[in-house]
Order: sequence, then structure tokens, then C-alpha cells
Amino acid sequence: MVEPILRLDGLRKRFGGLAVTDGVSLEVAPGEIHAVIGPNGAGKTTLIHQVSGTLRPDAGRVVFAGQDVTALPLARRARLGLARSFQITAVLPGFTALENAALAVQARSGSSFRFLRAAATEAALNREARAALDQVGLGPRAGMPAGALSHGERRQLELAIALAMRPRLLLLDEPLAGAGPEETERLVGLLRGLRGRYAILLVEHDMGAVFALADRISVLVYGRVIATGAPAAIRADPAVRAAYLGEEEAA
Ligand SMILES: Nc1ncnc2c1ncn2[C@@H]1O[C@H](COP(=O)(O)OP(=O)(O)OP(=O)(O)O)[C@@H](O)[C@H]1O
Repeated sequence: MVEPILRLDGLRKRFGGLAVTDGVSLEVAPGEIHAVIGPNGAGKTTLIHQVSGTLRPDAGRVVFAGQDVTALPLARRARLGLARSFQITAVLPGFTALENAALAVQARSGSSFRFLRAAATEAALNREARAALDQVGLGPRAGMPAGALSHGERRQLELAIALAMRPRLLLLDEPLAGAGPEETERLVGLLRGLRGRYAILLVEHDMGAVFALADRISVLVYGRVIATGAPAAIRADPAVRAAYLGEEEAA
């Protein structure tokens, strides 16, 4: 089997008496969209926080690109290519879409443009920023202040900012939250276009989107993974239906 880009190994996290992450192990392969679903309060957000580095697990390991990153803070993980998008407000509303993306390119590249003259640096930053915007279909809006973008376009910009970091794994925490039907369709199309090029760990409540996008799905219930598999297998899994999908009538 291909070496996974992300491996979670027996992660545990308690809040008071509650085991919110109760021995979670899962793997994300390069280029795979791996969705984590589960009822409200199952521990999905807590899990994502432990992957991004916002929360330290009580036990277990987070291995990213072959490196144990369990003790590394968020910023160090981000530099290794673990990018989190959505549910964070990375967008600066007074700056244009292009400037927002260029800031992300600059943050990633650090001083690697230092040998260039100022004008050449700016051109290089803008070129990469524009490529990130084009990837999410926001090229025509490059000159718009981010604050003037629609809700859906802002989500596209958040994705462009994450892509400008050249991630090896994208953590997407409810990318469709608050999106209307048309925006949802556009964002799902965009995410589908990223399949195979980026590994994605996706937490999303929209089951239609999850089943349309995911290569594999892990189902989390009370902090435990009760099943991992391809969408068809998950849909047919009696334990999953009993615990979750049956009641949501999503299968
Ligand atoms: N900082 C905290 N302190 C105490 N309890 C917490 C904390 N964060 C989360 N919890 C509890 O842990 C459980 C899991 O929460 P979490 O937000 O991870 O679930 P979730 O699956 O993301 O839920 P949702 O689908 O509603 O977003 C909940 O019972 C929640 O109340």
C-alpha cells in the first residue's frame, strides 16, 4: 500500500469525564478525499483540532508525511504542508482577493524571494496568487476587495488561500456550512476538481456532498470510528445505518 500522507494512531482526548476522542486510528492516502461523518457531538471538530495542532491529544500519535507531529504546534505543521481551511477567518476584508492570496504565498515562501528586486518579488507573488485564484474559479474577481465578495466567493477565496500554501493535506472543516444550494453545487464542483491532486480530510454535515466527493468515509460515533470504507460500503453498513444514516435518511 502507498505510504499514507496522514496517519492517526490511537488518538485519545478527554474533556472532564467525557472521552471525546476514544482511540481514533485512521489513514489518509495521497490524493484521497477522506470524509469524517457522525452525529452532532461525535467528536469531529475535536478530532480536526488534534490534526491541525490546535489541541494536543492525551494519548496517541499524529503522523504526517512520515513525521511524528503530535507535539508540534499549528504553525510548524502548517509549514510542513498541513493546511486548514474554513472555520478560520484568514480573509482580510479590506484587501483584494489577489492581495489576500498573495499574502498566503508570501507567508509560505518566507524569504525565498529575497534575491529578487522588490518589483520582481511582487510579480512572482502575484503570479502564484493568481494561479491559486484561477484554480478556484475566482480569477475574474481578483481585483475585488474580499469584503465585497459573496458568501460563496469568500469560501472560494478561503480555499485559494489554503492552496496558495501548497498544502500536502487540506483539512476542510464544514466547507459548505451556510452555503445555499447554488453555492453548494459550485463548491462541490471545485472540491471534486481537487480530487487526486490534494489529500483532503473533510468534515461535512451535507451528506449529499460527502457521498459525492469522498473516496472513503470514516464514521465517528461517541469518539470512536465504527466504520471506514468506500461510500457504497458505508451506505450499506448496518451499524452505520443504525447509529447515524438511518435516522438521517441520507442513505
Ligand atoms: N473544550 C471543550 N471542553 C469540554 N467539552 C468539549 C470541548 N470541546 C468539545 N466538547 C464536547 O465534546 C463533544 C464533541 O464535540 P465536537 O465539537 O468535537 O463534536 P462534533 O462531532 O464536531 O459536533 P458537531 O457535529 O455538532 O459540530 C461534545 O459533547 C462537546 O460538548
